[in-house]
Amino acid sequence: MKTPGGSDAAKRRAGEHAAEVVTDGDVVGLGTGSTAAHAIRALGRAVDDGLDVRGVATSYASRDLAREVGIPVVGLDSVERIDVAIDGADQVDDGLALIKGGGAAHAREKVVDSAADRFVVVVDPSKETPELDRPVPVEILPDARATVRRALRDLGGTPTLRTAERKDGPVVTDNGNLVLDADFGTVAEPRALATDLATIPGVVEHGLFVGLADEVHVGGADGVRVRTANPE
Ligand SMILES: O=C(CO)[C@H](O)[C@H](O)COP(=O)(O)O
Repeated sequence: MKTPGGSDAAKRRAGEHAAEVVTDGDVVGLGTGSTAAHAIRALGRAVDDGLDVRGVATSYASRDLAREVGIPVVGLDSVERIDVAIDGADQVDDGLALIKGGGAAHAREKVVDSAADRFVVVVDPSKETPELDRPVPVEILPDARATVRRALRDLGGTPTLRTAERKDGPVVTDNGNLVLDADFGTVAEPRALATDLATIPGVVEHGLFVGLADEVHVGGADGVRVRTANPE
């Protein structure tokens, strides 16, 4: 469930700005989505110019793009820590809590983004909101569909199975699972909801990223604004 809107120029500014934080020798987490793709392309150009990095992809899509632009890719299963992760988001609130998973890649994204010493989020201004209020993507084991649906309703959510656009039936994630988009209205307490969602049996991962983002690069009409988790 993608966020509508957002200019590609603003996304490109954010992605290219974030790519500049990467330095020689870094292991870089490569996010998924149209904004992260701009960062991956910028890193590819830097690799052409001699930057020595290894990328860890968060999806088939980001792995394929990284290979296409010449970034050496290593498997997520072969790294213990990551220097910098650059990833997009569907919403960013005032406290830098995120909703992710518009591309159904949030399970691997959370592993990569959490393992990074520095997690840089790249967005255009349409993603900024005082409070999170989009449906929260929840990746689930296929056989747990009914029980997880009931548990999400018990938490006050309205779950909808995500369906594919160019295939009949549900979206199947890169991990072979399904996605329920759970609408909780305005999420008053993201951290508490994140904990509740994580404890539902059958939930593989949910798209609330709380306390993970170190900085958010917001691309605009004529530049990039950087928001940090601990402003001075
Ligand atoms: O979480 C994601 C994929 O699972 C994406 O980062 C998120 O959907 C933002 O994508 P875009 O930059 O295309 O708006």
